[in-house]
Amino acid sequence: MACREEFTQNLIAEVGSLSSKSTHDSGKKPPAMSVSISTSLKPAYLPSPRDPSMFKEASSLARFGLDIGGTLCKVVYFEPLRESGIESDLQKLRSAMVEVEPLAEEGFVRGDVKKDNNMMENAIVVNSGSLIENGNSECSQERGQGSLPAIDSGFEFSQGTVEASCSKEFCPGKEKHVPVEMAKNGHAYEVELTKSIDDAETSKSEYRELSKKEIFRRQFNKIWVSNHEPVNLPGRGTIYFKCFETWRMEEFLSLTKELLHVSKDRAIGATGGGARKFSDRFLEIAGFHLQRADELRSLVRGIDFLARHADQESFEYPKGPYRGGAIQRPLPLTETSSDDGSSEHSGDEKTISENEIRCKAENECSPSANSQNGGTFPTNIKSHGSNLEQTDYLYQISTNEAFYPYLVVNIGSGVSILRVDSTDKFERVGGTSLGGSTFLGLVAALTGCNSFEEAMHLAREGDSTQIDMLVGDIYGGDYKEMNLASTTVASSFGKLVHPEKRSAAMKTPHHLAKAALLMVTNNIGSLAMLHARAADVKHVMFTGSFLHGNELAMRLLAVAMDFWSKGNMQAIFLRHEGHAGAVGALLNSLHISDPIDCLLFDESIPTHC
Ligand SMILES: Nc1ncnc2c1ncn2[C@@H]1O[C@H](COP(=O)(O)OP(=O)(O)OP(=O)(O)O)[C@@H](O)[C@H]1O
Ligand SMILES: CC(C)(CO)[C@@H](O)C(=O)NCCC(=O)O
Repeated sequence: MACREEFTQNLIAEVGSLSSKSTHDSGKKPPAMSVSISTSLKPAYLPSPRDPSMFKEASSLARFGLDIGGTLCKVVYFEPLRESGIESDLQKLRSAMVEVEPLAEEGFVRGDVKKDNNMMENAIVVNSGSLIENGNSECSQERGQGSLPAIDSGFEFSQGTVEASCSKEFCPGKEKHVPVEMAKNGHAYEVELTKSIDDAETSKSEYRELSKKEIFRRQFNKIWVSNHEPVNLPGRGTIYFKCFETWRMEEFLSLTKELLHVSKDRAIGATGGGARKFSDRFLEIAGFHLQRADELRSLVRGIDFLARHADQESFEYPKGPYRGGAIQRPLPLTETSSDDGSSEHSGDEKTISENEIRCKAENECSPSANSQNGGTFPTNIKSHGSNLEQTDYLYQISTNEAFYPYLVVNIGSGVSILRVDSTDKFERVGGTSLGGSTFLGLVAALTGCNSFEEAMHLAREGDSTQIDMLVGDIYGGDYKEMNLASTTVASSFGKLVHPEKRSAAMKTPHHLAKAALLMVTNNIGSLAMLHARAADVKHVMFTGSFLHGNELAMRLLAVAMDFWSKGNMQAIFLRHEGHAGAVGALLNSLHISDPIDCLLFDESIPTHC
């Protein structure tokens, strides 16, 4: 798995190489990122190893896609595969890194950076946008445990110069200096810094400049928040996935300006509302254009690409004997509940006893149910862990023709619901403002938690029945005539109308978080079901970063779809749940009419690629 350090280095190195290339090549035709396929119907965006000239042209190009949403900015980065005899600048730098590794392992540069991403936290305090020295004029780090290179004065970022200090103890006898030009990108910087440890000729001012780069680079590393595995595209390269909180956009742009010198004739593929909102700021601050694409079109394109080409990208939860098992089922059908025989809950479901209700990968399913739109939705499933590897079922879906039409329910800040008829034909059929940021905003306001991870952590431990008003709270038992079990949620957060229960609840943040999670998820599940019926689809693809590490929500949605469709509908999820839009933006920026087939370009693929 690529760590955040590595991702940033790739990013810096690749754009850095872009920058230097474009400077040297000024006046020449810009290379493949802006090459149109009208001149070549070959897969310029993911070059075939069988076409060395194309690979050469494309290999030094950065390939980024941004999806700038209301809450998160998703970034994807494609790194082409190394080809014999044709090396990208990035790969050359990588090779150089390998050569200097022994030095690094002695604990001075590269090894330190890899071992401790947070090392700067110990040396620098970020204060109102400026970096200042932490403590007096001495580094508090030990060599080999994340020490900064030896320098002898304080940090001063806000003044436009950065200086660092270190005690003699950690400055082994002499200052080490690196020429400024060597800091053009992250890899070059580290390689050359390592190499130049004995270069006593370099001036102090150059050294200061270098330190500034390093500080920017490490700050840049800290803004990423997600943790997604890269996708390997055999024979082509690797896609990396990262994201940061959109409210940090100005910081991102400032750091980008310092670190990524993208020339003005460049554009990076971007989508999401922020691609429009921040368009001018990208140009003003970072100095490059955004090549905008519609967010939902990008989403559909990205889903299609990932589901087809990323190994084990899409998955569903189990059916079979567990059908309905993770759901708190409504009352067992009796004569009273279905006088006219018209109830949906008939047939084999009758035969499933409470004891048979199990969650295969969960230790416990607590009984509770929620009735919405004529259906009872699952509630209060306890999840033990958010790692998808712990899920029961993971398999590859081939998005072939039989898969269409399908519904996309994208749970971002808000929720968009689309009916997709083919790769490039879709319609937004609905949406709701009760989405991922409703959950996060409410939980943050109610509990004081500071991040999505914290909110999820709380929710996993909570019991929503302490917060929600259940049918049993109103009826004193089941509402048999309408087939509503006493454990059905009658009103989310309804118990808080009672002053004492409210004040007790405010001391149980985990119960509040769980209730918020169920409220939002069940509402989305309910809408998804209605739209799936109206659109007459069998497959419902749930995407969006709300589902990141959110097994609880995914299970709720999966079981709800399965149960209420009597097994006729399938809830499907993506491992890179929130990044499909960014992948779509990346593909869009490459001007390829049919990137999916082109990806697989070889002799067996028809000539239109
Ligand atoms: N590290 C995180 N920080 C903040 N929110 C997160 C994080 N991880 C997951 N989330 C969840 O993901 C949601 C945002 O999802 P996503 O990135 O798909 O939407 P968006 O693109 O920002 O929003 P929109 O598409 O509506 O503009 C948040 O509201 C939150 O519920
Ligand atoms: C506004 C968007 C499309 C931005 O991604 C999304 O947040 C959304 O679909 N919100 C829900 C809007 C609605 O109520 O339909």
